[in-house]
Amino acid sequence: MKKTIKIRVPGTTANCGPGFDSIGIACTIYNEIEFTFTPAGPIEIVIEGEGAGLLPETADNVIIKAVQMVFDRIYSRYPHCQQSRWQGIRLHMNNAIPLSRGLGSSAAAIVAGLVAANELCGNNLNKEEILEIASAMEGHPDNVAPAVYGGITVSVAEASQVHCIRFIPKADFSMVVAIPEFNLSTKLARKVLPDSVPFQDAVFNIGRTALLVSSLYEGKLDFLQYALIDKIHQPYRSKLIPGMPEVFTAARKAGALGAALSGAGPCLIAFALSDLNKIGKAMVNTFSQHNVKAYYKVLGIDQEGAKII
Ligand SMILES: Nc1ncnc2c1ncn2[C@@H]1O[C@H](COP(=O)(O)OP(=O)(O)O)[C@@H](O)[C@H]1O
Ligand SMILES: N[C@@H](CCOP(=O)(O)O)C(=O)O
Repeated sequence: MKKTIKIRVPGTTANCGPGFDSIGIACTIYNEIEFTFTPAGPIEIVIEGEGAGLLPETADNVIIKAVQMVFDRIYSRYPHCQQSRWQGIRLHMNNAIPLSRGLGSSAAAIVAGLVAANELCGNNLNKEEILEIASAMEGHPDNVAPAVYGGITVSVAEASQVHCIRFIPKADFSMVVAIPEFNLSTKLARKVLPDSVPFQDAVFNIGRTALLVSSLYEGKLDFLQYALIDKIHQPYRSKLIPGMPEVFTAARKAGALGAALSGAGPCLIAFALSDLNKIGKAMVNTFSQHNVKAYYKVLGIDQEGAKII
């Protein structure tokens, strides 16, 4: 007996400037993963696209770890199910989300494993539980929440709970992502952050985060020019991404509403209504003036989140 489940999961852009560890947007860039579960057998992993030849093809792969998390949660709740535990797992990935660039590849992997295993086990866990496990695995909720729900999410983790509100903005916009051809692990990009920030910087971010959420929600996108500015993580990460402030300026000059670091970087993301290719080219050119090879993609907001296909 075997069971096959295919899932599509979006990449995400987190923080969006001031909303550090809280705000996230699901983007129209996807990994597709086919899971084949058998009661007995080895773990087999085939990877096409991003991460091929780089990601672990063993039980160390975070997708397998996520599957095991769901099995453990369900079997601790229903011990009589233990006998039917699925041992053989084959993954066939087709990945479009680049690794360690700030587009939530790890969140996508975690959420894919959790949602697929939950589907296999009859959807015993609801989306809130999936989000809680995902947030604990990822260490912060801002990428995993939009990967689960789609749209824009505002999330706060408190002990083992995640409080999350998801919405679709009243006005649509596009996101132009400049993707440098170098990796920056989120772990490293968190190491450069300080233990504390000046009170005035905290106040600066609180106001802008509130303005960001309300301007996105209401579709009052002119406010983004003020609302995307951050003082508590981007300035510290700037040294890891040559040309970051200049790329932001180039994006705005080319017509963007505003720009920010995508997640922990190194991707930089501009929010825009028009001039999308002009903005992308300006960002890539400015990166190249700082000896960073980059390309760009124009993305929209994914509204569905992780989805069985
Ligand atoms: N498709 C995938 N399958 C398994 N693990 C993945 C996958 N994508 C990413 N990961 C894991 O996530 C790590 C990258 O995470 P991270 O540094 O947080 O960057 P990102 O901003 O892309 O999430 C990879 O080194 C790998 O361990
Ligand atoms: N809030 C996190 C977001 C990391 O996003 P990623 O896509 O770079 O993994 C942070 O800024 O560290």
